Amino acid sequence: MQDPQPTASHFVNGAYLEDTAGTLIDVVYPATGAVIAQVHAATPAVIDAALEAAAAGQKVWAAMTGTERGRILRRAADMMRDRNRALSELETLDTGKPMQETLVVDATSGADALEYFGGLAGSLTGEHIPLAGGDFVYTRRVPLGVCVGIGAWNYPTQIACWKGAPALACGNAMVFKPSETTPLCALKVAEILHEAGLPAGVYNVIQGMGEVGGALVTDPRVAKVSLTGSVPTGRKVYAAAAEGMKHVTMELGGKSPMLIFDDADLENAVSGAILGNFYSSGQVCSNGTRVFVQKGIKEAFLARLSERLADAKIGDPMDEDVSFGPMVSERQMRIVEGYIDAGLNEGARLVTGGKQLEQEGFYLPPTVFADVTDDMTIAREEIFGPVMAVLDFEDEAEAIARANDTPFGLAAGVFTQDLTRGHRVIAALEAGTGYINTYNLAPVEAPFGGTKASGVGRENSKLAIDHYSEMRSVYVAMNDVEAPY
Ligand SMILES: NC(=O)c1ccc[n+]([C@@H]2O[C@H](COP(=O)([O-])OP(=O)(O)OC[C@H]3O[C@@H](n4cnc5c(N)ncnc54)[C@H](O)[C@@H]3O)[C@@H](O)[C@H]2O)c1
Repeated sequence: MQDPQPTASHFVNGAYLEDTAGTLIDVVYPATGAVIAQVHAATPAVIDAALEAAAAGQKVWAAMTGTERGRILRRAADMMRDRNRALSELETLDTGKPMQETLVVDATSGADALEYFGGLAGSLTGEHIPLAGGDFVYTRRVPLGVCVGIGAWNYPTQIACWKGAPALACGNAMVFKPSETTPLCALKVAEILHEAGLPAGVYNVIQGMGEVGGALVTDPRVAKVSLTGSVPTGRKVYAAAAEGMKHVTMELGGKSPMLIFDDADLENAVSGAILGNFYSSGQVCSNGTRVFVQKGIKEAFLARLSERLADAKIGDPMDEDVSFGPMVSERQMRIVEGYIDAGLNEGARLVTGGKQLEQEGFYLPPTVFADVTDDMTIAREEIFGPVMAVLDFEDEAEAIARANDTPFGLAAGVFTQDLTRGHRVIAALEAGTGYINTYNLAPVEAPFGGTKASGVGRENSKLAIDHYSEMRSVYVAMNDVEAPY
C-alpha cells in the first residue's frame, strides 16, 4: 500500500509547496482512528502564492485553443483511469469509504468529468446575431479568470474534478481548497493534471480550515467561488462573494424525500432506499433520508429492508468484500449519534442499528427509524450519516405537500409502476435533481444541484459551462453613424 503522506501540503504553480508555519492538520484513517499523514494549513504567504500563480497561469491557459486545453484534460482523464487503484486506495484512506465503492465511483467520476469537459472545450464558442441594415452582433464566450473551489469531505477526488474540469475547459485557473478532514486526494488530481501537460499555476491546491477558504473568497483576484458544503457555510460564503460581486456555485445540503407508492416494485424500492441512505455510510448530500412509504406497502417494505440490511458487510474498507465502512470522523459520528438520541427521545421506532459498533474506528451501522412524523428532528434536519427516517402516507397530494415542506431542495425520488404518476409527482416535488424508480445516480452528462436552500447553479452537463464563463457582445456597424447633431 502507498504511503499516504504527501510530498508537501500544497500544490502551487505546478509543484509541491510546503510552509511549516501553518497550523498542523492530522489526517485520520476512519477505520482505525490512526493518524496516517499530516499537512499544514496554508499561511497568508501560501494563499498569496497560489493566487498569483493562478492569475499568471490563467493568462497562458486562456491563450491556448479550446482543442489544446481539451486534449490535456482528456489525457489527465486517461491517467486517472490508469491509476484508479492507487487513487481509490487514497480515497479510502482519506474518507474510510469501502474500496468496493471507491474503485468504481470516485476517480472514475473525476475522470468522467475531465473527459466530458475536455471533449466540450474545443466547441465553446459565441454566436453571430444578424441585425437590420447588415449590422450584426457577435458574442465571445470568455473565461471568468481565477476560480476558487472549496470542497466537502465526502467525495474529495470527485469534488476536485467536478469543479476543476469545467473551470479549466473554459480557460479559467483554479485554486482548490479541500476539506481539512480529507486533504490528500485533491493533491493527486493537481499532480496528474500537470503531468498531463497543464501549464504551471492553472490548478493549485492549498490546505486549511474555514479561514483559508474565507481568505480566498474575499480576495479581489478571485472572480468565482464554487462551494460544496453545508447550508450554514454556504450562507457565509455566498454573502462574502456577493460583497465582491463574484460569481458563485453553491452545492449544499439536503433532506431529500423519496416517495414509495403501494404499486412500486418492492425490490427496486428497497434497493433505492438503501442506495439513497447507506451508500458512503450515508454521507451523501443528495440522500433521500425522508422515505415516505404508502400505508399498503409499509410493513412489506420494512420487512424486506431489514432482511437486505442484514446482508451488509461491515468492516475493513480495504477489504473489497466489505460493503459498508466507517464514518469519516469521530466528530461526525458523535453528531449522528446525537440525532439517533433525538429520534429515540421524540418517539420514533428504532427498527435496526442505532449503536456504535464495538470495534476500533468510527463505525455506526445502518440505522432505520419507522413511525417518524414530520415534526421530529430526524425528519427536519440533515443528519449526514446512516440514518433513514420512514414516514407513512395515505395519498399522493398529501405526500407531495409533506415532502415539499422543507427549506431544502437538493434531490427527490419516486417509486411507482404507474409512469404517469411518476412524472406527475416528480414534477411537483421541489428539487434540483429528481429520480423515477432509481436513486442517487449522478452522470456527468446530467445537471446536478439544488433548489431552495440546497444551492445555486449546477454542476456537470453543458450547463456548467455557463457557470464558468460569460458572454461578451460586440456590436459591429456596417453603415454610417447617425448622430442627432
Ligand atoms: N450538494 C452537493 O453537491 C454536496 C456534495 C457533498 C456534500 N455536500 C454537503 O456538505 C456538507 C458536509 O460537508 P462539510 O461538513 O465538509 O461541510 P462544511 O460546510 O463544514 O465545509 C465545507 C467546506 O467549506 C470550508 N469552510 C468552512 N467555513 C468556511 C468559510 N467561512 N469560508 C470559506 N470556506 C469555509 C470548509 O473548510 C470545507 O472545506 C453536508 O451538508 C453535505 O450535504 C453537498
